[in-house]
Amino acid sequence: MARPILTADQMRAAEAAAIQAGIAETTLMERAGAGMAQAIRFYAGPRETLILCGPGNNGGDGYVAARHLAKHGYTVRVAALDEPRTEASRWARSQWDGPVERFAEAAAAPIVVDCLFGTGLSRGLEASVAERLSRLVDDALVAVACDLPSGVSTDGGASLSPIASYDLTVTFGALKPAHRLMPAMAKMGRVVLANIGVEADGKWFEIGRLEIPPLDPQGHKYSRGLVHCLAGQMPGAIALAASAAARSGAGYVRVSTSLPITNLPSSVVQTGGADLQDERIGCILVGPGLGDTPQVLTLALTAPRPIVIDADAIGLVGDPERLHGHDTILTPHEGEFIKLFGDLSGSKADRALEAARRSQSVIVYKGPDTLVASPDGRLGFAPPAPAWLASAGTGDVLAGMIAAMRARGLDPFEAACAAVWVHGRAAEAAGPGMIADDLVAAIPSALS
Ligand SMILES: NC(=O)C1=CN([C@@H]2O[C@H](COP(=O)(O)OP(=O)(O)OC[C@H]3O[C@@H](n4cnc5c(N)ncnc54)[C@H](OP(=O)(O)O)[C@@H]3O)[C@@H](O)[C@H]2O)[C@H](O)CC1
Ligand SMILES: [K+]
Repeated sequence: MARPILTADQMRAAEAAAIQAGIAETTLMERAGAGMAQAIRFYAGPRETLILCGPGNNGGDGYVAARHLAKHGYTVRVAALDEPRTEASRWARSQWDGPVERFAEAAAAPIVVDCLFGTGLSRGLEASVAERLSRLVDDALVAVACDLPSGVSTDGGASLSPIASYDLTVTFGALKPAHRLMPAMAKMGRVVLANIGVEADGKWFEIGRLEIPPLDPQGHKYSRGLVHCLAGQMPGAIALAASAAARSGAGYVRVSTSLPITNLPSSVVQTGGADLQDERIGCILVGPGLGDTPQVLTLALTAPRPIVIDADAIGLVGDPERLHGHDTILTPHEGEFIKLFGDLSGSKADRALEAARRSQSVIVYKGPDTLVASPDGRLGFAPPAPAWLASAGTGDVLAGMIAAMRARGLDPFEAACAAVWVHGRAAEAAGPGMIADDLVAAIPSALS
């Protein structure tokens, strides 16, 4: 299931709507603090716990969690950076009947909970605060972040000041972009979403298992989707992509190539010519192993069919406006993205959406934090995928999977999201030591 992702402003608006609908702000805070205490009990076990509270509502959540953990027999110490400044956090502080130490003097503890700043962070932490927090986090057996590690920019995932690595992050109501964007994402450990009764909705979401339409029992190879791959100078890459397309449920995969390719499954048909006007083609794939042959991309763009443009072909597009009026999905990694769109400003989410708008294409902006952006403003954030996915050929496999999903009839954005999700799960199934060929072999188990 896809989970909504809200920016800091959207989260504040959702919170305000809940309050307007009759839920008291202190009730939301009580739920957040109780949810965090529950996650700590579940994931960290009963050990002495130090809760670090800031001046805003993130700190307020900390006082509530302290009360709940103490009620469950934990030895809890609370240390405050500052006096509570919001009404709700003053209320939470008033409900904590234990002592409050000064942050600057607090000694380490086996469990440390960072409730200094959350979505209200407006700048990096003071150096002395960031240093002390990092030391306490590093010294803990289990480090927990309330909503976000303090110092992370909620919307962009950047580190506004140095951030240590946490084991657990408990967030409330909805995920925020930083939970799925680098570098922040790598610092959070396990991310747990606590329900606090706030309605979260919008165009941004974490990509989940998508409803891929079941195969038509009366279908034939063409109605199940024909993927036509255009080979180039290095046929190994298109062989991987074509194999992945075949394994992802395309009814028929064809490769037009001037040289016979030896390592293709027998079910993938090799042809000398490329009749791209064939109306049965569900999706054309161009780019893997293409080399510097712009005429092949030009040929693909003459066909009125959906197209996946990957790898070398991305650099051959030239002007993103050239893609207007075409039904295209582009799959750039960082270098290819910059080559086509230049150095756009803003967060990775902003850049992905701007590229989708400029090219009027779906953009699969690859990396450890892959995003899928649509010109209509939809933005899918990939769930975390194994680090061993970063190896040669895995991008070719993804391109083939996207082409298959598109040929099977999913809309361009949904085809890209479905493939990104299955790609990550196939990598999990293939395990460490995986090479791109193993990833292809693992697709059927990830699809089932
Ligand atoms: N979203 C929800 O439905 C709920 C969220 N909860 C929790 O509330 C926080 C957000 O709380 P908020 O009070 O808006 O913000 P913070 O606690 O993150 O911090 C704001 C205060 O911190 C000051 N600030 C900001 N940056 C710094 C800095 N680098 N150094 C020092 N002080 C800083 C800021 O002051 P300004 O100077 O910027 O004006 C504020 O005083 C959310 O993350 C959740 O944990 C609710 O409890 C439940 C519902
Ligand atoms: K925090």
